[in-house]
Parts: sequence; C-alpha cells; structure tokens
Amino acid sequence: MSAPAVEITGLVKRYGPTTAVDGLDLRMERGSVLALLGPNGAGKTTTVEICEGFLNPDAGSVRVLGLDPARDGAALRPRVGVMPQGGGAYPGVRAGEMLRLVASCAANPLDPAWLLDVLGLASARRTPFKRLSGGQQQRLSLACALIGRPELVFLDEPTAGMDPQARRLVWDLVTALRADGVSVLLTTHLMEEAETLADSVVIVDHGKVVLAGSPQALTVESGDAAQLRFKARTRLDTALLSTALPEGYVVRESSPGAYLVEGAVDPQVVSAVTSWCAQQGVLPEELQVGRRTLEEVFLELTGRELRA
Ligand SMILES: Nc1ncnc2c1ncn2[C@@H]1O[C@H](COP(=O)(O)OP(=O)(O)OP(=O)(O)O)[C@@H](O)[C@H]1O
Repeated sequence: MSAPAVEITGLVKRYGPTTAVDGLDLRMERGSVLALLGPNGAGKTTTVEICEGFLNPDAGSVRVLGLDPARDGAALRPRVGVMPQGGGAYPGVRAGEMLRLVASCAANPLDPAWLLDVLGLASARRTPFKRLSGGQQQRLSLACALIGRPELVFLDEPTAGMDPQARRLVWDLVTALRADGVSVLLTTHLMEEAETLADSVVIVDHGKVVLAGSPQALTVESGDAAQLRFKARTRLDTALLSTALPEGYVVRESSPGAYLVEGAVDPQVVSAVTSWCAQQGVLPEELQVGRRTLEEVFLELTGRELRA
C-alpha cells in the first residue's frame, strides 16, 4: 500500500520566541484535496514550507509521499509541485518563456501552451512578469507548479487577490487535478474555497489543529443540521421573535441586519418566523434554511473571525 500523500505528527516550529507550529498532526490521503484553513499567522505557510523542504522542523515528523522532505529533497522535487505564497520570478521574463523554462527541467512536462490556455493566460504569454496583474502572476505561478505533472501539489493561498472569474478557473483546474489522481494540499482563508474543493479540511489556529474532517462533517450539527437565516432591517426585537417560537429556540442578530435562528429547523419554525415578520411589517429577505458555514464553526471554536 502506498504511503499517505502527507503525514505530519507532533510538528513544532519556532521563530525565536514565536511558536509558529505547536504540535500539529495531519494526515492526507493520496488523490485527495486537503484545505488548511486558518486566520493570519495560524502557522499554515510554515507547515507547508516544512513539507516542501524549505524549512526544517524543531520537533515532530513529516513524511511527504513517504519521504522526509528535509533529507530526501532530491527524490521529492520531481514528484511535487509548489506554488508559494505571492509567487515570484525575474521581473523581465515573459510568461511563456518562464513556463517553458520550468517545463525544460521536467522529465515529462505538460504542454506549456495548453496550460497557459487553460489558465486564461494565452494572450499574456509575451507579457513580462512584472507587467502581469497580481492574479495573472498567481496563475503563472500555479502553471509552474503543475507543468511537471506532479503527484502532489502544495498551493499556498492559490487564489488570493484573484477576481471571481480567475478564481473559478483555478478551482476548475484543482477539480480536474483531483480527478486525475493528483493530491492537492492548499492553504486558504476562503471558506467557500475549502467547501468547494476539499475532501478534508483542517482548521488551524495558533499552530494547532482545532478541527479536522470533511467540510460536510464539520458543518453538520447534531439532529436536523439546519439553521434558519434571514436579512431585514437592523435591531429587530429578537427576544420577542424568540417568544413566537417553540421553547429552546434562540434568535440572534449575528451582524447588523442578519438574523440567525438557532435550533432544529422544521416547517413550523419557518412558518412562525415569517408570520411574526408579517405581523411586524418586516420583509425577511434572503431567507435560507441550511447548514452552518465553516466560518461559523470556526467562530464557535475560537471566538474569532477566520479572516482576521
Ligand atoms: N521568518 C519568520 N520569522 C519570524 N516569525 C515568523 C516567520 N515566519 C512566520 N513567522 C511567524 O510565525 C507565525 C505563523 O506564520 P505563518 O506565516 O506560518 O502563518 P499563516 O497561517 O500562513 O498566516 P498567513 O495566512 O498570514 O499567511 C506568525 O506569528 C508569524 O508572524
């Protein structure tokens, strides 16, 4: 049986007095997409850079495709693709030249022209790196990570700063990689990215795993697993609305004008909420019955917003 794509046990990394990674455990199966999620400074990049062999851990064990990145870098490099945070290249190099250069180092590269096209960069192939937009630089960096047909790819905030269209291209590409059996470990602040792409999500805070599992498992509550949300004018009398609901239900204004009914949601509860709103002359907009979001799970666990 082949080793997991990534297996981390008790990882610790300190920078002087700062403990960036503080006993982190993680296991990622081959052919899966794992999202490392957490606020700024949680230790995501440090963890990924240790997996990539760019940093050495202070304690713990890291295995990437069954190998030790600190010792077996030469064996791992042809099998692993890396997209660092912020990318980077010689400012004058043209996009197409850069990708062809990276391709020339690989034994069996993808076709650079095809990859530029897939990532919406065909028209920018003659553009010097420094003149590409931030989102284009990111996509070129992703292309460089993928050109050598890696078995495993590390993507550090792959869609940071991209517009929704470019983000969608990257998401489609990650989905296609997964379908081809490539393992993908990505870091992100974006809930939607993790929920859309990942088979498993590992939520990290202060260098530790606070929760891990499939996006579905992490967001499902016990019982009916649903919540009711709606938007309306600010400062509705939530205590009064609560009294219109069966005992045990709580209504909160989670942010100005956004209301959350906590408790198992059934058709009677939906009806009671809308009737109460009608009595008050309030139109409940964007009324939704659905699962908790990963954002809410994170907030509950840490008391902090994910996007710090
Ligand atoms: N080279 C360094 N020297 C000193 N401290 C560092 C260094 N790199 C990271 N740190 C600190 O280690 C902690 C973890 O940083 P890291 O970049 O791994 O977090 P992150 O989760 O990737 O954050 P972000 O989402 O902002 O990229 C932070 O407190 C950071 O300030």
